[in-house]
Amino acid sequence: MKLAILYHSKTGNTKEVGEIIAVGAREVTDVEVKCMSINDIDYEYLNEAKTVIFGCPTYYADFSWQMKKWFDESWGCKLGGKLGAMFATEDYLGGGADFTLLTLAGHMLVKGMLVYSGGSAEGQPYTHYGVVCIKNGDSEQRERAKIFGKRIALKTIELFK
Ligand SMILES: Cc1cc2nc3c(=O)[nH]c(=O)nc-3n(C[C@H](O)[C@H](O)[C@H](O)COP(=O)(O)O)c2cc1C
Repeated sequence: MKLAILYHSKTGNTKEVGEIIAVGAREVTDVEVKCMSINDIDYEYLNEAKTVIFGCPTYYADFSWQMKKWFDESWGCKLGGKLGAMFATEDYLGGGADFTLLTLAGHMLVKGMLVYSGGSAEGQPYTHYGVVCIKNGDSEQRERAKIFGKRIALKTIELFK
């Protein structure tokens, strides 16, 4: 079962966090994972994926314009009915990453995705709207990102197998 991670990253933090999420997701048997920049997407893989996890940096307490542009232009991409989850990076605590996650969620809902974060339902560590890392994350944030990847992969199996 295919899981895609799609990120926008200019200076590498969000890419790195996406790759950590991928490590966690790959721990789940029967889940194949591809982590891709929005500038280099394997669209065949993306269309076949059951799950897409989106990630981007926080720009002025919102999601990056590059990610917005991708959503605005992604008409040919089949996102409806797929499971979706989000992650974001920011430079400092309170920099607006929660808003980045919620804006991402809004766009995913418009595309008809089933948006899931694990929230507090999966216990500790809590991932209320998704994963947030300050830059590329300290060890605790990176561990949370890995666990998040595994949880989303397990949910993929639960929903689609
Ligand atoms: C135009 C711009 C606006 C930014 N605005 C914020 C912000 O509002 N809050 C914040 O915490 N970080 C802000 N940042 C920092 C980035 O969110 C942060 O460095 C992020 O991890 C960069 O991701 P990347 O390395 O994947 O490109 C901004 C960076 C840029 C370039």
